[in-house]
Amino acid sequence: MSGRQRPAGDPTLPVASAREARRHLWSVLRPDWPGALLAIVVLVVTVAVGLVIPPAIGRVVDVADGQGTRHDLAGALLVITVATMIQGLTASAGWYLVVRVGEGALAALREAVLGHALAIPRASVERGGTGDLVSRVSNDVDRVSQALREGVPELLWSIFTVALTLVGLAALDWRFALAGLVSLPFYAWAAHGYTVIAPPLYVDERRAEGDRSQQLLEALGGARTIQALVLGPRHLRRVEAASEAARLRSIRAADTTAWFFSRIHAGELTGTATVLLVGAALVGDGSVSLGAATAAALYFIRLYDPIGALVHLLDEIQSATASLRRLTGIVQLPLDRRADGPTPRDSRLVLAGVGFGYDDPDVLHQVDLVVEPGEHVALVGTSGAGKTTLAALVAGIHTPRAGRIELGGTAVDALSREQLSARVTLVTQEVHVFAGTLAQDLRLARPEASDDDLLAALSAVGALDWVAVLPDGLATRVGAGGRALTPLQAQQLALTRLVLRDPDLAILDEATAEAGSTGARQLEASMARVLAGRTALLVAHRLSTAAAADRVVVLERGRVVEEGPPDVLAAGDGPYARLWRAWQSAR
Ligand SMILES: Nc1ncnc2c1ncn2[C@@H]1O[C@H](COP(=O)(O)OP(=O)(O)OP(=O)(O)O)[C@@H](O)[C@H]1O
Repeated sequence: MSGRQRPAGDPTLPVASAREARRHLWSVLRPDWPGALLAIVVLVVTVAVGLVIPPAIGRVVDVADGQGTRHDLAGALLVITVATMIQGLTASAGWYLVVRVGEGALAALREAVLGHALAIPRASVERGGTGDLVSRVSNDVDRVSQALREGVPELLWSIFTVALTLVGLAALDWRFALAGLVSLPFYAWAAHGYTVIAPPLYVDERRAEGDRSQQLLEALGGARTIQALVLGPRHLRRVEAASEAARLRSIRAADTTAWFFSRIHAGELTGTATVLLVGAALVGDGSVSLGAATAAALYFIRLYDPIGALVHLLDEIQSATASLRRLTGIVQLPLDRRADGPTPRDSRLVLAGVGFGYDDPDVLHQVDLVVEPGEHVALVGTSGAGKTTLAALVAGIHTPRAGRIELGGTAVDALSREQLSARVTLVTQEVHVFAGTLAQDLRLARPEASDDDLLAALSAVGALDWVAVLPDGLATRVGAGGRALTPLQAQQLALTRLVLRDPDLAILDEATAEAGSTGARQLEASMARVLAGRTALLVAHRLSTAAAADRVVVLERGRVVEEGPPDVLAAGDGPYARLWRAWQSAR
């Protein structure tokens, strides 16, 4: 992709070029182009109708000046009244239409970005930084939303008003338009300030604010450690210093912005004075009437708001364009799922010559492994041997650097995300409980499940006992802001989701560390029930889990060093027997 900026070795996620960002914006606006066109037409009509008001006021002035009849006065007042009413109606209709088109585009943009953010290869996210991705889907989406909701309608209105009002001035007398243009250098000066001088100040200000938040978060997040080590006063000083730096940067940015305002005011003053002087001269030599000179002055005053808004919006539009480029960068990231393979025949899992590394060097080397349908295979090995990495590869989270992984004869990376998630479920050590009711959390796995299905699945993992005594049963709120669940309960929920999902292949990264030994035994029982009749790959941290499997595969520094039935291996003298004995004596 030509314009994408991503220097070699740069770990951040890509940023699209301004042209690609515009093309992407157009692609989300295009479906509703008739709506966009209608909105623009209505806005132009609104501005054009407003243009008849200053000349009508001018006619009133002429009548007062003795140059017109009562009839002229009544006509002028009628024009002012009708134009004001029409303008009120078209302005609200135009605003509504622009916002409707903008909201549609925004929804499409948000969907595209979020859909992509969830589907891009985890490796790209890890390389680019989760923080960067989170900042894009939150801050950048917010900034573009703000621009589409408020900035773009205001920008369009300002452009049309300035352009048509200049036409109106020229229609009165071309010299009025020329007089108005005298203010241009002041506006250009202000625009320069907003586009060139202000951005680095804002960046500086945001960085200082970020630093202040970081210091605050650290102080609050580490409150216990800070109290324990009596670090309070030192932390407080750090927060104060960061706060002071942020305050000074904010004042500097506000001061500078105030300066730009003064340039805009200078433009308004100079322009109005010149139009009035030219008006006086033209009235003096009889080229125009007093009413026309009044209309010219009113036209120019009407420009104050839109020109001020235009200069100010330059800043907002620039910032939104930068955000849009960052969002388009995400949408352009290639997805690793091709969905071009045949449907898997069964749940037979084959790994042949698999190699993988996060960075250099590889952490898995030449892994060969076959799991037959219905078989339970446990991966064991010391910490860092590569068990979790292997599980993530089979689940399609990472793509192997070498070798192939097949499910039922089809390469795993040739399955679409939907196909893969219907057939393979990974339960990791860190289980996330989604905020919402218990039923909503479980229905993420199977949206159409009835309450009875949910209860049956909970019963299958042995979780019905504690769910039955919850005050609101399945309607109990869990996750952030809801009822806190124990690690064992959270794991059981993940297993319940697995039962509801009903995959051919279950991959379980056993999380027994946090559950305590009673919890671990209960989890083992839950797992045994859930896995009956399924093909399973288990990352076994507790060797009792490995002992219950059909086969054990021992990994050491990313290589398979031994495999076989657990009882046979335990009776021998290989790596598994050594691990087994060490584990037995530690119990
Ligand atoms: N996201 C990552 N980025 C870089 N290196 C990683 C990442 N995750 C794991 N590694 C490295 O890959 C190697 C294998 O780690 P892995 O977590 O797969 O081992 P494990 O056998 O599952 O260990 P444990 O039993 O402690 O979970 C280790 O050297 C680890 O430091």
